[in-house]
Amino acid sequence: MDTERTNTEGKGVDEIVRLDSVRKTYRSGTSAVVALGGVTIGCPRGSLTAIIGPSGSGKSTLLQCAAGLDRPTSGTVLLGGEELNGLDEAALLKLRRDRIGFIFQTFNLLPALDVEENVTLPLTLAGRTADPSLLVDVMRRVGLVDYMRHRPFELSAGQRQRVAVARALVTRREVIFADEPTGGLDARATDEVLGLLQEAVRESGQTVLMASHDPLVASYADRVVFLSGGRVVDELNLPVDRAVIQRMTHLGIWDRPPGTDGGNPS
Ligand SMILES: Nc1ncnc2c1ncn2[C@@H]1O[C@H](COP(=O)(O)OP(=O)(O)OP(=O)(O)O)[C@@H](O)[C@H]1O
Repeated sequence: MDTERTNTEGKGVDEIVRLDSVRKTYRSGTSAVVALGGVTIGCPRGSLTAIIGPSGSGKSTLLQCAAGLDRPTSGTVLLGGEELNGLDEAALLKLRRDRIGFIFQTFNLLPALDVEENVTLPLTLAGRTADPSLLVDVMRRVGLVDYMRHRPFELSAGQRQRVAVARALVTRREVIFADEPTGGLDARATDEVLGLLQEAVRESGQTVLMASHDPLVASYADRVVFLSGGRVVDELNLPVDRAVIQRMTHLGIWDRPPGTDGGNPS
C-alpha cells in the first residue's frame, strides 16, 4: 500500500519515496563524517525531483539510502509505503530488482554484452524476457533501434547513457534513481537524456529522483531540493535554470571552498 502523507507541498500527496530524518555517518579512521545530517523529503509518484548540491554535500549518499543500497545510521526510508529499515538483504535485493532502476554517471554497462543484452540484463537476471514490442518502442525512443547488436565501446558517451536510460524504461521500474546521469555529456546528449527521463515521468508515470551539481539539469525537474553539508537547505518547484542559479548563489552553495562542503560546480 502506498503512503499518504503531508509534506511541504501540500496534504495527502501520494509519495512513492519518503525519507524522514535520515542521518548517515561514515567512520573514517578515528573520526566520523556526517554525510547526511537529518534529511526529510518526499517524492510524489510520477514526479521528477532533482537533488542539487556541491560535491560532498551528500547527494549520492541520499540516493543510496533512498534506493536501499546503503542503510541510514538513523531515520526512516519508505519506498511505496514499505519501510526499508525492517527489510533483510534478500528482501532489499528483491525490492531493488522489482521496483527500482538505476542510472549512474559511469553507465554501468557490461562491455561483453551488446546493447540489447545490456538493456534487458535486469530482466534476464530475474529470469524474465522483455516484451518485444516494448523493447523496440523503447529503443526507438532512445534513438538506438539500429544499434541493438553494437557493443558499448562502439558507442559515444551520450549513446551509452541512452542505453542505461533504455534499461530503466524497458523494465518499467516504478522509481528511477539517477546519479549525475549527464556528467561528462555534451549539451545535446544532456538534453536527450533528460528529455527521456521527463518522458518516463509524463508518459509512463515513473518517478525519477536524480542528483546533480548542474543547475541546467535541475531545470528539467518538477522540483529541486537543494542539499548543502548533508542537509536540505531549500526547495524550488517548477524551476528554470536562472532561478536555480540565483537560489544556489543566494544560499552560498557555490561559495564554499573545495574540501569543506563542495566547490565550484563548473
Ligand atoms: N564510504 C564512505 N566512507 C567515508 N566517507 C564517505 C563515504 N561515502 C561518502 N563519504 C563522505 O560523505 C560525504 C558525502 O558524500 P557524497 O558522495 O554523498 O556527496 P556527493 O554530493 O554525492 O558528492 P559528489 O558530487 O562529489 O559525488 C562526503 O564528505 C564524502 O567524503
